[in-house]
Amino acid sequence: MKLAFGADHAGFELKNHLADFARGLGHEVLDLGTHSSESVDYPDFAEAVARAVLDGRADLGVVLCSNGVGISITANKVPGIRCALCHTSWGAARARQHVDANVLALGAWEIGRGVAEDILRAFLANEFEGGRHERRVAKLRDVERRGIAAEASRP
Ligand SMILES: O=C(CO)[C@H](O)[C@H](O)COP(=O)(O)O
Repeated sequence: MKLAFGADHAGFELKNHLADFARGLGHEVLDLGTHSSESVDYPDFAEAVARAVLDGRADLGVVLCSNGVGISITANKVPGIRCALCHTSWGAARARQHVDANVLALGAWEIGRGVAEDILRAFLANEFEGGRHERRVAKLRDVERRGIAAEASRP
């Protein structure tokens, strides 16, 4: 698979580690930064990864900040993105199986490298199950569409 990675300064080191880990699993990596530990703003990297997923440069995205919260919230502001902030491999598997999550978010200062690898492996190894989850993801998309429409009609 083609994977887009993005992180702020807090997620920089774990992002690099996971990018290498993903390459080792045979995936192609698009590293959208950040490329140093200098302080940066997580929304810039969340949006870059989201755009890469939506325009097909990547199949899935991985984003990291200190707790994964800011970068996951930002990614989820981009219509079409379903970003899952995961702390366990079980949660990551469910995020793919049930929610068809297309971006994984991790809290780089909350989990160690081993747990992060397990979470990423589970995220990549699982697929959307469809069935009853199709209906729910369709409703999720409806909520998104109504939000865009409401925003557009705001004076
Ligand atoms: O986790 C984050 C947002 O959810 C960011 O990594 C965090 O806010 C960055 O903070 P600082 O500029 O103090 O390093």
